[in-house]
Amino acid sequence: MNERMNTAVDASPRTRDSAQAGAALELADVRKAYGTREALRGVTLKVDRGEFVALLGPNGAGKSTLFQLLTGLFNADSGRLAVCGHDIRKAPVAALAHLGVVFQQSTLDLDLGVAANLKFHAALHGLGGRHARDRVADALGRLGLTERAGDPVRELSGGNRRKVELARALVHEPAVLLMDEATVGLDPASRRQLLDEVLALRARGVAVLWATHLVDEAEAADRVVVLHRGQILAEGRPQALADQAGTATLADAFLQMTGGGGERSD
Ligand SMILES: Nc1ncnc2c1ncn2[C@@H]1O[C@H](COP(=O)(O)OP(=O)(O)OP(=O)(O)O)[C@@H](O)[C@H]1O
Repeated sequence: MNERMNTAVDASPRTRDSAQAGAALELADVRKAYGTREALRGVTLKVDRGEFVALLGPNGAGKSTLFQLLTGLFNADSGRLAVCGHDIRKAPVAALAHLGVVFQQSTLDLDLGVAANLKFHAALHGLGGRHARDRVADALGRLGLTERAGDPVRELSGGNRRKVELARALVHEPAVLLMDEATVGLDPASRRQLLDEVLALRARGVAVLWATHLVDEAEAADRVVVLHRGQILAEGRPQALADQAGTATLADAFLQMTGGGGERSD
């Protein structure tokens, strides 16, 4: 039985301590099993400030499980997870304050306006009044959504809805952004646009962990971490991984490493 954690978030700037040294995101020997099925088998991983890391894995690799642990939804069976030096288990409020997340499935309220969705999120992070309004306006402006601020989310295209989710994830100015298969269902142009928006966050020092099973998205990363059946098989710059595997492309290296398949049948 998984022990539920306290995920209440008080992410006001008061709790911000970005002067913390060390990695923005750090996992050490993280393990998680569902019954006898081992979803994560000793994952160790670091993401630095301003670094974009692609977590590349086929179906069933353990990407979503990793994100569930990082967002405090479940506890790891063992190992350590920390955000800006804050242990997720021991200091969940401080850790989550530094985290922005875009989940695979949309979590927007379709009947609320675009800005209202963001304001609700800001309030959850302890932001209110003018400060919240400014942050919301800033986040929407950055993603070119100012004109749509008053529109119900339901009226937006799939691509713009994803942008709203990204804007929402950035409202409290997190140091770490988690993107869990965030481009699923988007057309190629919208996919590229979202990826470019997130790549641009590096210039602001945001650390990004971008989970995907799409090799072309991983090719844009500073570093690629290949996750397969709960273990990291390789990590490095996209071309370095291909060189290491003796293949022409990252796609070929990925196929060679994972055998083209993901899920175990056990
Ligand atoms: N709640 C659960 N109960 C039992 N097994 C689970 C549960 N969630 C995930 N698993 C199993 O854990 C392993 C890792 O799954 P996970 O969803 O984390 O992988 P993933 O990389 O996100 O895959 P996908 O890309 O298909 O979403 C798989 O074998 C999956 O079947």
